[in-house]
Amino acid sequence: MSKYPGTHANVPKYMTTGPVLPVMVIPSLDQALPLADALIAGGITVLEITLRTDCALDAIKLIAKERPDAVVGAGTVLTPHDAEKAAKAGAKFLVSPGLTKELAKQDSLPLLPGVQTASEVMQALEWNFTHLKFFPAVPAGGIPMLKGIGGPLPQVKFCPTGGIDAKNAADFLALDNVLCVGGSWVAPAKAMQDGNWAEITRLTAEAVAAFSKA
Ligand SMILES: O=C(O)C(=O)C[C@H](O)[C@H](O)COP(=O)(O)O
Repeated sequence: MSKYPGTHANVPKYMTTGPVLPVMVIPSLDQALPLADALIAGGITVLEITLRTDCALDAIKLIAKERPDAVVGAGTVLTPHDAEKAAKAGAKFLVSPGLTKELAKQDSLPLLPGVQTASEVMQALEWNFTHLKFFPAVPAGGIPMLKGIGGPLPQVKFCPTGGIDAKNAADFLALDNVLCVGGSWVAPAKAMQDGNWAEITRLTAEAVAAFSKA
C-alpha cells in the first residue's frame, strides 16, 4: 500500500450526503448538543467541528456519543497529531485548510484536504487525493477558478469553503466539479451567542431545500 492513503471512499460519501457541510465553531461545550440538534433538525447530518476552540475535542466526543446518527468530523486539522486527537475523540473524518506531506501520510481518519492552486491540486493527486476542499473559495478565485481548474483536472471534485452563503451557494453547486459546499452561514456566531437554535434550524432547512442536487 502507498504511504499516502489519499481519498478514502467515505469522503465522497460524506460529500454527497447533503449540499452543505456546516463549519461549526463552538466556543462553549454547552452549545455543542443544541447546535448539533439544530443542524440535524434542519436536515444536515454530516457536521464539521473546527479544532479552533478549547472545547472542540470535547464537543466532538459529546456529539459523537450522544448523536450516533450524525457523522461528526474535525475541521482545522493541521498536523497528524491533531488527526490522532480527533480520531480519539470519535470524529469520523478530517478537514484541513491546506495539505502538507506529513498530513498526507496520516491514516487515522479519512481526510478532505484544502487546496487553492493547480499546483496544489497536482500535488494532492500525487498523494492520491481526488476529493478536495477549495479554500478559501471566494478570495481564491471562486467560480471562475474552479471552472478553470476543471478544464485540465476534471477528475478532481471539490467542496468549496470560505465566503459561501445562501446567495452564492447555488452557483458553486451548479459546477460539475463541486459536490457540496462548506460554510458557517447556517450557524452564525450571533445566533449561537443568543442561543437562537430555531434560527439555525431555519437557515439549515432553507439551504437543504434550496441546494439539494436533484
Ligand atoms: O477552519 C477551517 O478549516 C475552515 O474551514 C475555515 C473556515 O472556517 C471556513 O472557511 C468557513 O468560512 P466561512 O463560511 O466563510 O465562515
